[in-house]
Amino acid sequence: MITVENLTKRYGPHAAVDDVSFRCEPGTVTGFLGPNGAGKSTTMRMICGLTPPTSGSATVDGVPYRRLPNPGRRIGVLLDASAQHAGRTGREALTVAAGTMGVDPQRVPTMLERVGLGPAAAKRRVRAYSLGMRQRLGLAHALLGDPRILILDEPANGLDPEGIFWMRGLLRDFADRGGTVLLSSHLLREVEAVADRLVVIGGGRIVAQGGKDELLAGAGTLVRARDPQALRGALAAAGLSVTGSTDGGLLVRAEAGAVGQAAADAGVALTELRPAGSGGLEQLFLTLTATDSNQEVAA
Ligand SMILES: Nc1ncnc2c1ncn2[C@@H]1O[C@H](COP(=O)(O)OP(=O)(O)OP(=O)(O)O)[C@@H](O)[C@H]1O
Repeated sequence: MITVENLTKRYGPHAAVDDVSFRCEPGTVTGFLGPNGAGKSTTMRMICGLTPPTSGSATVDGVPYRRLPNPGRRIGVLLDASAQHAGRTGREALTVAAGTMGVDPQRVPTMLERVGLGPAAAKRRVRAYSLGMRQRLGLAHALLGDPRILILDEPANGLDPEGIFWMRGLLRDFADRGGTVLLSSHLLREVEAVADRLVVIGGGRIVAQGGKDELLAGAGTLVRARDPQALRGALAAAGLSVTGSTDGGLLVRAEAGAVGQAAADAGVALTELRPAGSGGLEQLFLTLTATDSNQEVAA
């Protein structure tokens, strides 16, 4: 279990992370979503004891990361795949890590195979690895101590579509066996495909969190009319707020019934009316982040 309570990080007057609280439970994948600069990496670095918080706390199974006796056996961390020793081979890098963690070095080849780095790749120096290979090695490192918790910052960066598919399967399996996963991404579809829960952050603050299905169901209504201006007028007259737009359709923060009624009252003919959740996480994400920064998207 990861518990984050009222975590705040200020750099001068700027709050990179502002009063953030959430929990990641065993058996679940939590998607940590947000645009560039939202505060995802800073939050993860605070959980892992790499950045001291200005205020608030983060614990792993009830203990601050820095007080865990052998953290690699409890929690696997992949924050920056590029930050690996470039002069070592993949196998050497993992063997050193195994020594530090007190893990049987026999586990090293097994882990390399598990992440798709075969014997030839294992013998190459990390400096010759592609970003995708570094991500795979970073994941092997995170899994090496057989932890029950994983924290991964943008692990799909550099992976090809097959690699992303493979990683999703690995994380799903890890969680289905009772593990806890916190996974950050700005690539919405990636998280939508694997997460059970979502924590959405924008401008350092949490703008939404909850079960993925529940959040998608609450994403509002998508409505389209031949005359979009008349539709906007009808919605405004009914006090319904437009939170986004897509291909001429409007996203409205209200139930479909209320939106249809507003259009009918104003005599506006609709060409489409449906829950926006089926439009996927992307629309939800855009809506939430746009709302957070008070930038209403114009049609
Ligand atoms: N060491 C630092 N000094 C000053 N500002 C920082 C520092 N680290 C992060 N920030 C600022 O904090 C904010 C959050 O950055 P962070 O890297 O946590 O975002 P992110 O959500 O991980 O973004 P990305 O997806 O681009 O990695 C940004 O405005 C960033 O410029």
